[in-house]
Amino acid sequence: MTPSARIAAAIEVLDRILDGQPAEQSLLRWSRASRFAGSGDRAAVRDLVFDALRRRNSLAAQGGALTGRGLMIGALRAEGRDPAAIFTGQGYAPAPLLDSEMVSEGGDAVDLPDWVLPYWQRALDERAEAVAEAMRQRAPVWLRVNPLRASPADAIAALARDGIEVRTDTRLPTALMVLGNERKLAQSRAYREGLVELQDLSPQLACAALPVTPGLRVLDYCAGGGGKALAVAGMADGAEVTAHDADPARMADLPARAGRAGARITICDTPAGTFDLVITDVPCSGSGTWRRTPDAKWRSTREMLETVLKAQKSILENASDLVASGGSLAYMTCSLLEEENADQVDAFLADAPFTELARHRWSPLDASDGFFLSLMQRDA
Ligand SMILES: C[S@@+](CC[C@H](N)C(=O)[O-])C[C@H]1O[C@@H](n2cnc3c(N)ncnc32)[C@H](O)[C@@H]1O
Repeated sequence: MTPSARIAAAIEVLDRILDGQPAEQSLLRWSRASRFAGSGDRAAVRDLVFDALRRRNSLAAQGGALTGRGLMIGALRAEGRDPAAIFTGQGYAPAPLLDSEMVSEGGDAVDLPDWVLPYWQRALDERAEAVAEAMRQRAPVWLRVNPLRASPADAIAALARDGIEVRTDTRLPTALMVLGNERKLAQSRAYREGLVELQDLSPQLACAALPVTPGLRVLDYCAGGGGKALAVAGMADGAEVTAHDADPARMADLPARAGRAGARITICDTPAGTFDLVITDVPCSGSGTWRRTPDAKWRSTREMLETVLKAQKSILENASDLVASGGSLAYMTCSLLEEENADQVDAFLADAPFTELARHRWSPLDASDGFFLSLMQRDA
């Protein structure tokens, strides 16, 4: 008998014992009905059964049920073996594990999906647990003061008049953290008249790290709702900002947002020619923003990660063709995972005529959302 078949036999015997039959009688009944079992098999099944009975309750706890299957699943786990390798349903092996018989590989303890744990650990190392803990908390609301409409002092005063208290951040005068009355924001004068925009601190820090000067030709290649395009348009009067997205419907609100902000942004379906700065705020796992979108955290899968990795690679390659000689390419994600961040950039730089000027990573431990920026320059 194979090891799996012996375990299947032990399950059958244990189920009878749990139904009230004495152990010896139950083993005898099984061996009489199993003429194919040699003396070695009979001894092995007997050991499995008695070992399981000695540790019945702890194994049942590890196996998830006080049944023959539960005890054998628990026994394998107690030995540090993966029950799925034995419970295959092949030949005489027990039927494959049910979802209810699976246990978390550790993700439950930190409220992360199991699939992400190795990626999370690799990216964050000794900060892995602290960042996972941060992802269990409610995210703060950050505002970006729009310099085209107001100074930070004016924006703070306008917000205060509507009962919204904020605090400033030493790293960026235009970043304000809302301390209370967030629900009043949408109706506040400061928001309705474009003095402030909703934008997390980390992407604000990323945009502030971009080399934006008056007259610069900027392309936001993955513009979506336009958060980065609007931030850049506010950084230097006269920067010529063009917004593009593979799904133009995602930019539907951008003209109204730009109007409110007093920003000039050109929307373009097929960007051509070259730009001084191309921003690729690529689709990603969103793992850096999971405290804002906890539903996305639980929906995420390894397959989804594989899909976005492919998209990121092709976006980076295609967008880089639009960077002028000596111009800049900014690669951004709201992910914490190295596969989407450093690995993508390193793979790109291995072949492309670009040099990396700066690389930044932000997490809730040092800023707000998890965010990544690589700023590269096309070789002249
Ligand atoms: C992270 S979101 C951008 C968020 C946006 N920059 C903002 O600040 O609001 C990524 C965007 O990339 C777009 N996208 C996906 N594939 C693309 C591609 N191949 N080329 C250009 N944009 C793409 C998506 O439609 C999505 O709007």
